[in-house]
Amino acid sequence: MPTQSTSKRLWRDVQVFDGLVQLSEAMNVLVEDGRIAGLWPAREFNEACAEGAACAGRGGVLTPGLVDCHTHLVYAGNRAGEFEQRLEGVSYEEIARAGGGILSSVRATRAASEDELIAASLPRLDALLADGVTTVEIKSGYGLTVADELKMLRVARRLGQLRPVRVLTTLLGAHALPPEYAGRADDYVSLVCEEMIPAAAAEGLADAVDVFCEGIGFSPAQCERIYQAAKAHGLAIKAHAEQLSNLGGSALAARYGALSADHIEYLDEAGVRAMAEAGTVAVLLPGAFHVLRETRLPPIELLRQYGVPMAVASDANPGTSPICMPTLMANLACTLFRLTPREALAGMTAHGARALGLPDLGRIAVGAPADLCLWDIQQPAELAYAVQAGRLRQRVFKGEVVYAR
Ligand SMILES: N=CN[C@@H](CCC(=O)O)C(=O)O
Ligand SMILES: [Zn+2]
Repeated sequence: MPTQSTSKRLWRDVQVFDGLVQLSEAMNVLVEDGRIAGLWPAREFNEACAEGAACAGRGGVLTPGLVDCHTHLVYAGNRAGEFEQRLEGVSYEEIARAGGGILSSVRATRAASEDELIAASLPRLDALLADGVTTVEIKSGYGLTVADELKMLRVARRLGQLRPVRVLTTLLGAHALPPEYAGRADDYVSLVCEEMIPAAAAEGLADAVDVFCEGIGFSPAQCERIYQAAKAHGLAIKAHAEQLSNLGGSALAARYGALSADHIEYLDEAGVRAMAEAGTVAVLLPGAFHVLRETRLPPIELLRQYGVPMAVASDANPGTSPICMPTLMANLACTLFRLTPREALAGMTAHGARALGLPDLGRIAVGAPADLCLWDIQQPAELAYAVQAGRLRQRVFKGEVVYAR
C-alpha cells in the first residue's frame, strides 16, 4: 500500500466537488497535518502559499472521501437462494414471515466466530474502499442475543483497525424478533433496552442505536422504548422506517432527534415535515429499492421542498442489497429516484457525513479533515453517470495517501 511521508501535500489543477457543489474552476488543494490547509483557484496560485509541500497529484477530479452511512457489512453466509425465490414471485415479507430473510443470516452469523466474521467481511470492506469510501457505518442486527450483537460490533470495530478507514458502529438489536422470543416481542425489546444497549454503551462498542420499525420488525411503541434507552445511554438514534409501509417511524425518530431515517419509500408529508423540523437526514437506499424491485418511490420532491438533506448509501447486506459499490448507488439514485448527479454525490459525502453526526466530514473546505479521493475522470457527474470500477487514482485518509495507482 503506497504511502508518502511528508505531512504537507499539494494537489494541483484538480476539478473539485466540495461535498455540496462543484467549484467553478480548477483548484490547488493543500493538505497539512491531516487537514485541508488551503484551497486556491489554480490560476491564482502562489508557490509561496504551499512552500515545502510535496506535489501529491495533478489533474483529475478531487472529491471528499465517500461516506457510506448505512451498511450491514458484517454477516456470515449469503441469501442467493432467497434472491431466486423472490424472482419467482415470493415477497421479502413472505420469506421473513416463514423464518428466512434476516433470521437466515442470524443463524449463520451466530454460528460464526469473530475471526470468521472478519474473514467474511473484509472483502466487502475492501470493495467499498476500492470505490472511494473513507468512512463507513456498520450495523449489528444479525446476532439478536447480547453476546452475538456485541460480537458483531467488536468485529466492526476490528475492521476499522485492519484498514485505513473510519468505522462508525450502530447497534441494531431490534432488527428482527429472534425465534426464541416468538410471541414475546415486548420481552425481547426489554432485553434490548435493559441489557444490549447498556452493555454496548459500557464497552464503547456502539455510536448509535437503530431499529427496524415495520410490520415484520418492531412497532412504533416498541421503537420508542428503545429510543428512550438509547438516549439514557447517550447514544445517537437512527431508524429503518417506512421501507414497506407507513407506520410513522420516521416522525417518531425525528421526535427523538434522530440523526437519520433510512429507506423511507412510504414516507408521507407529515413525516417529511417532522424530519425537516428535527434536522433528521433522509438516507436513500436505492440498492434495496432495486434488488427488491420496489415500485414505490421515496418522496424526493417533498424532501427537496422541505430542505431535508438526502444522503445516499449502499445498505450493503445479504438480503436486500448485496452490493458493495457506492458509485453504483449514485447511479441508481439518479436513474431510479431522479436525483441529480450533484445531489447523489452530496448524498455520499456531506449529507452522508451528517447522517452520522459528523458534519465536518464529507467536505473539501479549509480546516476539514483531509479524507479525499482523486478520480481519473473529467467532471464529478461522471461518478454517477458511468458504472465503472478502477477510476480511483488515490484514496487519502486523514491526510495520508493510503491507496495510489
Ligand atoms: N430492512 C431491514 N434491514 C435491511 C435488510 C436486512 C436483510 O434483509 O438482511 C435493509 O436495510 O434493507
Ligand atoms: Zn439497513
